[in-house]
Amino acid sequence: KKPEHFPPGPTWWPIVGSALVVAQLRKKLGGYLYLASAHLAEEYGPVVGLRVGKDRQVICFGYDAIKEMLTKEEFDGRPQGPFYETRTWGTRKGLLLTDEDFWQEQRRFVLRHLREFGFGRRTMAELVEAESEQLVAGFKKKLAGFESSGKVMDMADAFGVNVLNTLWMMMASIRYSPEDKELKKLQNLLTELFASIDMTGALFSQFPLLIHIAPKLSGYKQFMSIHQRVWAFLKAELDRHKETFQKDDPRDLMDVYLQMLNSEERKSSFSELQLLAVCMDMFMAGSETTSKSLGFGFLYMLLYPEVQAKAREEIDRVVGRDRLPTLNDRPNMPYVESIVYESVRVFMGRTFSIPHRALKSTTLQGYNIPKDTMLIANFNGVLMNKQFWGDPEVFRPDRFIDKEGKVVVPDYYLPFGYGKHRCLGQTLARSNIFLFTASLLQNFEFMIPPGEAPPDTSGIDGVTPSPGPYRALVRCRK
Ligand code: HEM
Repeated sequence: KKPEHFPPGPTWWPIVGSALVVAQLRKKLGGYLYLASAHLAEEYGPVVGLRVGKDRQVICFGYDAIKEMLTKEEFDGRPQGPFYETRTWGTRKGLLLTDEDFWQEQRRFVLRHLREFGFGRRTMAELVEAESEQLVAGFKKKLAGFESSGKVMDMADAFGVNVLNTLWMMMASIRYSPEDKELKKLQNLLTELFASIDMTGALFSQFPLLIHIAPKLSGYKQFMSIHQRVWAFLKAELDRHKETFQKDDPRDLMDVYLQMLNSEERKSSFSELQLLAVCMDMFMAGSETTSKSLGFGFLYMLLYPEVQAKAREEIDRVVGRDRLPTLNDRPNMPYVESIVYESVRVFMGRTFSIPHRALKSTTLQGYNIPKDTMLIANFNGVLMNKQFWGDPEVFRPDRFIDKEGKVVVPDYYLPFGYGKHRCLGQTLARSNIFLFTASLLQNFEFMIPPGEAPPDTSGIDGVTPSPGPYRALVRCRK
């Protein structure tokens, strides 16, 4: 039964709730969940109440509702249920989908130590600069013999390996070559996983009975099989780390975590499984988000060559052509910095935040929200809102630059969230996107291959949207 004064929304039918209405809308709107939710917001208002199987869900679409949801402490829980437990050996672990004291203790520890191994200014600059050098070298290798005529390349995931490397270096001091089979395996697993679920969960999380009666159809079998392979990958690395671990000389996050596990100050939230879950969450949260922002950014830059030209003018003026850009150049490169903001906007404007949960019964925008309701922000309502941006479908980095030529980021720019659960990888993500974009534009030109149609911007839905496969004619700059 609908709780009293719950946010408005479609009828709740027995067992399925509003699931069929959402599924039908989604189908009608090309398979995009964020569009189905936008449609519901048009009909019912900026806060929509749903029931999907066992889950009571509230989807926030308006800016005020999203801000209240992300900043009110009563909403700082993360959802519970089989979906959130099976991914980490039957109990909720990790950073992404945990809450209360356990999560706070772990988030604090990881943030503090990542500063030593990558979030601190110097070490992060070294990591990202080394990786952008590799990225440029990789493109040059592929272009060997075709420097001036150029070569048509697949672009949608041209950055995945380098992004994973920056994460894996911080966590386990490992850098892979783009051809490495192990890395490709991990990358494919992450892509497979992200395509098979969405931010509101999966069929088996809303209808847990399906785990037993239809494990394959409900997605449970595939979900488990992907996770088992990710666990095995991480566990193999943890075993290697344990063999070479020296207690006074930590090399990376895995080592400081092992140090903590062996120390007398060890608190109950620390365990070997939790270490594996943290690594898994960093991959899940950090790799696809960053590389897809780059993927969308370069797709749009094929459609807007004038953005490339303007960026190159800035790069040549500030950096020149004799060395690669560095993070120290960033304060002098507002235009490329704005390309970063714009790339993340067009990517996150097609999806949701990570779900929250009401820790106690409370209100949101005046509506009653009972304890344990799941809350989800549809960023499309803000990042693609005409009232805020005027022309949200246009790729226009200038929107972030004021009259004095400085970067200004409005309060309603929220792709990394707000509040206590806000993204802890924002600095790394923005640094990666900045340097990868600047280094590639400094060295290469990207064009729609002659005779091919311009790439489609709608993307492919999943837990986060991917740019569809697209190709570019890449040429070394003269
Ligand atoms: C363009 C890239 C990225 C975007 C758009 C992004 C966005 C977000 C968003 C919207 C949240 C949820 C906030 C909330 O629930 O209130 C989040 C959380 C998180 N992100 Fe990111 N993220 C990105 C990159 C990264 C990277 C590179 C890392 C790791 C190094 C990372 C690690 C995390 C973690 C661990 C959380 C969970 C934080 C918590 O619940 O306390 N993210 N991110």
